[in-house]
Amino acid sequence: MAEPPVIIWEEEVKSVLRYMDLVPRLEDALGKFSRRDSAAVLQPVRTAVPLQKHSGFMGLMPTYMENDGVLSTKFVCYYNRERGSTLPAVQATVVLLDPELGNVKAVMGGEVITAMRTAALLMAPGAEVLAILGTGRQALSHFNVFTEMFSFKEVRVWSRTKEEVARFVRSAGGGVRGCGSAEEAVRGADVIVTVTRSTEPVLFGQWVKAGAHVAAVGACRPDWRELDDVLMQSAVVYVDSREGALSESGDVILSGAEVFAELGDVINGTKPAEREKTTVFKSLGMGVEDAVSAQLAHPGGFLDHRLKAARSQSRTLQVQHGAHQDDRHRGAVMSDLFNPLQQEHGDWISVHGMAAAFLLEYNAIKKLSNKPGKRLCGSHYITVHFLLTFWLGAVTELITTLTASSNTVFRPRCVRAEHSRTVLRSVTVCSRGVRSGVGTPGPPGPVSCNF
Ligand SMILES: NC(=O)C1=CN([C@@H]2O[C@H](COP(=O)(O)OP(=O)(O)OC[C@H]3O[C@@H](n4cnc5c(N)ncnc54)[C@H](O)[C@@H]3O)[C@@H](O)[C@H]2O)C=CC1
Ligand SMILES: O=C(O)C1=NCCCC1
Repeated sequence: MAEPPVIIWEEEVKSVLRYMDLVPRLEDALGKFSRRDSAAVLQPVRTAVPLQKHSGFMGLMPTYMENDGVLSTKFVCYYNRERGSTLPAVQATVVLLDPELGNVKAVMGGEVITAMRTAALLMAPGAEVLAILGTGRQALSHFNVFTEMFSFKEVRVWSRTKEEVARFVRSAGGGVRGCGSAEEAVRGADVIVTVTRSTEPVLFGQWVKAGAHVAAVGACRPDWRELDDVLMQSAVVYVDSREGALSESGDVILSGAEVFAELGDVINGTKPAEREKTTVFKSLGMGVEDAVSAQLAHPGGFLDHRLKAARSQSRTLQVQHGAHQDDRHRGAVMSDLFNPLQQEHGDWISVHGMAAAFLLEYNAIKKLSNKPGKRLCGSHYITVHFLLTFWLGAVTELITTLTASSNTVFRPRCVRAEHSRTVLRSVTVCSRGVRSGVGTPGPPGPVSCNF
């Protein structure tokens, strides 16, 4: 009999998923997808069921990763809300199934997954001015990732109303300039993120600086636009999925622009990142991104320890429910700070670390004991034993773990451990004086960051 499905609430997903775990998996998944190896990733183009009465659609995003034993689907409902509505535009649920039995293993909130996996795909090393068009949920997750990853000299934001812009500037905690027009925001910007619900172009090629990178996240239907023809036809266009873009993206279809490459092609090294040219990454979102995110966060997954911790703290979280979101975010950053190494085979690493420590201790004690008149016994022995075991143990375990998680020939094949760079990242965030709103520390490195 199959186990009943586990429900993982949005708050739990939020406290479990971190960019440092997500980014390498997204990179891997995108690379696999673009190789079109059906045993690696099977992902049909999203099916969209119109919800005409409610100005929306339900997207079904199934994915099967046979080699990895991952079967999932995301249900995502998108609504073009009335101006001033406080209801979310996107509601999502990810379902993980057992590929052999077909039963549902887990049902999890899909909004944090959607926000994180979308924002994680967009990078821009060396850029100085970031412009964001739109001030909703995706705008915030993109702002968080970009500003945690890169040292922008200036961040500008524009949206349809002054109130929305003011709210975003407040929630970003300063360091962001609100703009009165889209043109004002994007003129001279190195990176432009379009995250609106517009169905008409909001970004025009004539405003865009040559060599800029545009991350176009909205306009996910074949007759919707965010970018104009001039931009689409003059830029080098990257997409997440060619089939997806050619059936869903109004910006691609209606402009007749040529798709140069998928992000996965760049990751695989089969297509270059044309850094000197004006580039557009047209993002539509892929089921495989949700699949690897859900696989990470589900019980028994790589982050099971965090899920358990989140569940045991859920009572405390409920008590803190009224606390400001940023406070909880800082808490998440701090706990990551004190847990700087991610290990999947921690026991293996510990055994080797401790063995090395005992070997060193044995030699040290032997040396000390061999000195005339310095035989160790009683409390001296205990002191030396404690000091050596504790410090040597800690140091050697650290070295062993760092070696195990390094991408060098010293990394044992059976170990999957990863560095966290959160210590450094937190320092960077603080020194820039930019505060994050979404409860997720920044990514360790770029997925597609070759732009
Ligand atoms: N590529 C992907 O993987 C994903 C794409 N999306 C897309 O990202 C976009 C933003 O999503 P959310 O941030 O969740 O929505 P949201 O509703 O939270 O924010 C939308 C923003 O767009 C602005 N806006 C709405 N209509 C506009 C118009 N006609 N002109 C200019 N601005 C307008 C709103 O004022 C708001 O600032 C949507 O188009 C959504 O479909 C969302 C999730 C994943
Ligand atoms: O990939 C997703 O998830 C979405 N893409 C387009 C808009 C709705 C959500």
